[in-house]
Amino acid sequence: MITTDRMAAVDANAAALGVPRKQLMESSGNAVAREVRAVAEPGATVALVCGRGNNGGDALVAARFLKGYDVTAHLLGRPETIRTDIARENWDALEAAEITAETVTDSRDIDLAGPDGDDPDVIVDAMLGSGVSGGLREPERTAAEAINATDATVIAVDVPSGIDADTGDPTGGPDSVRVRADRVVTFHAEKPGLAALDADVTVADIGIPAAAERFTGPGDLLGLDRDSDSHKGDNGEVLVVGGGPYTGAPTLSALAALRAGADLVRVACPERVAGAVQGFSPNLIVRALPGDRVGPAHVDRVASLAAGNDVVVLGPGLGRGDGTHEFVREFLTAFEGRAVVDADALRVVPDVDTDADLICTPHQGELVGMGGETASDPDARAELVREFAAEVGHALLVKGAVDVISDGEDVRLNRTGNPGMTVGGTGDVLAGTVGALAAVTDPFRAAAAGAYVVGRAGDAAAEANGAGLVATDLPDRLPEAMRNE
Ligand SMILES: NC(=O)C1=CN([C@@H]2O[C@H](COP(=O)(O)OP(=O)(O)OC[C@H]3O[C@@H](n4cnc5c(N)ncnc54)[C@H](O)[C@@H]3O)[C@@H](O)[C@H]2O)[C@@H](O)CC1
Ligand SMILES: [K+]
Repeated sequence: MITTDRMAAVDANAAALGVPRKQLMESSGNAVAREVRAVAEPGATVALVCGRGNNGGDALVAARFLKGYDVTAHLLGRPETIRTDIARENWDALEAAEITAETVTDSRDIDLAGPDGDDPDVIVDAMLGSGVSGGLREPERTAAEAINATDATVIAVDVPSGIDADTGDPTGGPDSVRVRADRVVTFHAEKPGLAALDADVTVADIGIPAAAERFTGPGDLLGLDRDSDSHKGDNGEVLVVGGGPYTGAPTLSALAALRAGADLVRVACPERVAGAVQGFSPNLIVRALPGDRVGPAHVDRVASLAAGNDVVVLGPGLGRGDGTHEFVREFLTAFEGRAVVDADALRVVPDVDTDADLICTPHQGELVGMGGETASDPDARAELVREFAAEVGHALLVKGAVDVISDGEDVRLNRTGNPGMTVGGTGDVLAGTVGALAAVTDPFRAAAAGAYVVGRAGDAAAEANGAGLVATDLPDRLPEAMRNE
């Protein structure tokens, strides 16, 4: 099963792997033609009803694969208004090949009957697919009624026009007009909304590589951009809790959270290091905790600070010690929000009974310290991480040459990054980045996207600085790394 959003992500990842959408459209059109051949013999009349998006483009490709059939393509709109280059190129190819094609600009002119006035044997509904929003407008609406009024076998491309692929509901409300298809050819994977329809569904493999789903890619960044009309706070407020023996770690996490898009980042750290943290950047809001280590005495204060933030990043530079572990245990026991847990705080997680939504970011040694297992084969490691995430009930991002991300169900691998990133502090950058992303999306996506962009920032830093890469190079490179291209 794949949702519309995830399909768009996988499509973008496929393009980044060298399989662009036009190539997928060719496979989709071929699959539609195969479906036509499955229901009608050569010589049958086939009407392709094409919208001006890529759903229509799929049918324009299908026309070329239907030699021997009496094919007419009906384009709903003028060719100049076709919305994508790849669909337009396929329209041009159809015209150049002299395949019968008509354009319909006025819904009153829709006429699907063949020259003899009979209904076509097959109608391919390629008006709208995953790009539909709201109820069908004209001329699609009248065309849908015309399609439903025939006794042709109706094959829908990807999803019947006017149906939401995620829910199966008509896009314009319960009684709104939509195509009633006999069959659906859907691409790559089954869609959640199709099962409830009264239609035979075929899933066509259109050549999207498995790696486009398995590995993170630019598609994993879709939907994470800031809304253009957002207000301060809408893009996330993050509290970093750390520092004590170390000042750099919480600072790196906080700077990364800011660069990854959080609006406000606060750092709760022992007063001994508060001045040093603040000294790094006037963009940080520092909340000093009495003493030189974070300990059980600070639980209430940190809990009340945490309540005003979307995400807590717990661990950077906390150090280890009985008091620290006790603090983490007590804090997490009462906490019900979302937190990224890193470094010395990790070890406590498996023993804590908490309602919090955690993203744990161990490297492999820390994973073992938590009670998890690791393996050298990436696939075996991925499965072990998935099982351990299910066992602890939290999302895991296990760092390595290939990072493994799992929420106990889904697994994603991340290949960005380079050996130069084994320097100290890159993990703190990752924790802060994931913290910022977890304020705007779910833990699994935040972890996957975070691993991807920090690795990309590291790759850019390595290109500029070679073996001299240091963790402070990374935060400033995050905005560029977060562009989804
Ligand atoms: N990986 C993928 O996602 C692939 C997608 N492909 C095809 O591409 C389709 C999605 O293409 P698009 O994103 O271009 O979207 P559509 O072709 O579904 O819709 C395109 C346009 O229709 C218009 N529209 C939206 N709602 C409308 C309404 N209610 N009434 C009238 N017009 C409306 C909008 O202007 C929108 O831009 C898929 O369904 C599938 O058929 C395939 O070509 C190959 C791979
Ligand atoms: K369709």
